[in-house]
Amino acid sequence: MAGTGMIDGLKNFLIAIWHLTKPYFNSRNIGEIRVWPFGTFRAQERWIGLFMLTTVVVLALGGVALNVVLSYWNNNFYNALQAKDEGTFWSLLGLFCILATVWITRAVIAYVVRSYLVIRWRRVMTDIYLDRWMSHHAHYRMRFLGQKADNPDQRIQEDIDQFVTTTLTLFLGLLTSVVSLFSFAFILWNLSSKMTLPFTDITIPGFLFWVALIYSVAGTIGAHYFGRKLIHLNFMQQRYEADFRFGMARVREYGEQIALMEGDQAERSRLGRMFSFVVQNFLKLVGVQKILTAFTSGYGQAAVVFPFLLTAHNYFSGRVTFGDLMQTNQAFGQVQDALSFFVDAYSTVATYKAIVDRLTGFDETMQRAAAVGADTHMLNRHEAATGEINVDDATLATPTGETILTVPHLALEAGHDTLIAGPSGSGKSTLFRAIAGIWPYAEGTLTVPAGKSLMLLPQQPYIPLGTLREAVTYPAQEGAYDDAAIRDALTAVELSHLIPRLDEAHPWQQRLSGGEQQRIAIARALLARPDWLLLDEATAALDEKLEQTVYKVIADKLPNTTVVSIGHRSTLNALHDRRILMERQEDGLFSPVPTGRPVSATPA
Ligand SMILES: Nc1ncnc2c1ncn2[C@@H]1O[C@H](COP(=O)(O)OP(=O)(O)OP(=O)(O)O)[C@@H](O)[C@H]1O
Repeated sequence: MAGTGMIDGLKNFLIAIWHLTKPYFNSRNIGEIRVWPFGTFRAQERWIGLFMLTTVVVLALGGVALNVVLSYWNNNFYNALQAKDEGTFWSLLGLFCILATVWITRAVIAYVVRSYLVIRWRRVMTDIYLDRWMSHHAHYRMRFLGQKADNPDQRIQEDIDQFVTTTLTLFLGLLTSVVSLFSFAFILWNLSSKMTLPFTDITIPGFLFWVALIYSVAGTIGAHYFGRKLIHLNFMQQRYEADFRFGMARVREYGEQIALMEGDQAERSRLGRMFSFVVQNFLKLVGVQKILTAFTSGYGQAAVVFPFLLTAHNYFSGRVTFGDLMQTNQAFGQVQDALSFFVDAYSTVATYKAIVDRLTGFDETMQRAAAVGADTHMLNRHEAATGEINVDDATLATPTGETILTVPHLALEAGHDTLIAGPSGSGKSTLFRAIAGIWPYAEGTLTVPAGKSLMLLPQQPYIPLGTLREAVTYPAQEGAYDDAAIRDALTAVELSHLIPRLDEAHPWQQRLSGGEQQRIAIARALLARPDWLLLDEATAALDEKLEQTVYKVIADKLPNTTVVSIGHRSTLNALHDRRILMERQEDGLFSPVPTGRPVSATPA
């Protein structure tokens, strides 16, 4: 049973590796490659990748071949020493210089080709992951889908890099080990024919090979036994490190709020706690690694003397030459190296397994996140020729399934600016998210006017990294608006003092006041000219006078835009034609109820 489980586990692991590897070696993107001295070629990335991989494999196998040649060189060299044959000694040294030059050239070319392959592969994989993360709002929806995709930034930046590098290391290591094993096993087998078992006259065909085989298999089993806990511990180590980093990144981002709340000590102890998980897990890792290191280095040291134990008697009794003795020693080392590939690579394989698991988990979560949009959890969206946005028979819930509000019927009419008011927590923002098509825990129907655009501005606008110009025009591509339009929009929202700084790149989110950030968002709307503009307390940080100015600017500059606002201030009443109130119903749930024309309040 356990054996079947292990085989299944290995099979699933290999399938997971294949799924992660496939996209690069199937990539049809056109790429360029410069092959010195032949020039530059263009081809599909998959062919370039295969060409580079083949080159790296050939060079790795060339390394094994050179090792075999050196093994015979060893034999001759030590025989020449024993025979005090100076002529042969010098010519063998000359040959060594040639072999060494070939070795060095091979090593340098292999390094360069392999590094280029790594970065090309990583680039294609990163592109694919970034695309997936950014499509279907997967980056947003993933937050609803649990723990499997913690720290997506780390998956994309670090895990892909490690996956590519380690896949190559392990693949080439395994390949050269197998080839090396066969080559040197052959040599050991031949050398065995001249020898007897130590201190006896008994001959066993290929006994050196058999001993090397048993020795290495025992080593591999031992390494698995002592190191198997490393896989999980490495996985957890990466997670704790990433959580700790993320915790600090939040402090950096919310430094001001934390300082104002005097929350420094609270943050300090939270970060301390997060780091203590890093330390605790690290110590567990050390505990396991310590035993594994004791085992693998003891095993490696024993391998130094072991072949001499087998061959010394044959040498002293004159059955084999000094060269044979040394060649046996070297060949035994190579076979043992090759067979104990997993002994040496155990912790690498353990880390690799953790990387593959994380990337696979991330992949699955991204797919599920993308699928959320396609299934019935979203409002059932229809386009109609009417000028209204309608929500019918809808229920909006939290990710854990508790109903937030029900909407038997809600009509937002084009050309009539509407204010939605109601108690905090009654689901106003959630209703907006559902209308904007991003809330995945909804049932019911949403009807929107065909071909009309909608823009939603939240209370806390997102200001991207980069220049102020990028912040104002977000998310349009660079050059979408001319300078005059951008200047006009900024002037309209009373931010003309920022015009000279349009091309300065700063962390603007931290520099601009809350009200300035909200006005940047309004300027975006003025540029984008949506048919529907949903303002979710998007002017709450402005004083009432400025708020009125902003609403007037929207009315003047965007006469064809219908504004729907969420807000608590009574002064907003005068700025809208209609009002909808979130009211608690008999069943205890909130529902939006039209209350007709808002009662105008006198602006302060
Ligand atoms: N991601 C989420 N996970 C769990 N519950 C959520 C989530 N988002 C919203 N809720 C819950 O849904 C309810 C409605 O939230 P919503 O933000 O829509 O209220 P609101 O009327 O806009 O409140 P406010 O006026 O305070 O902004 C709240 O009880 C909130 O806790």
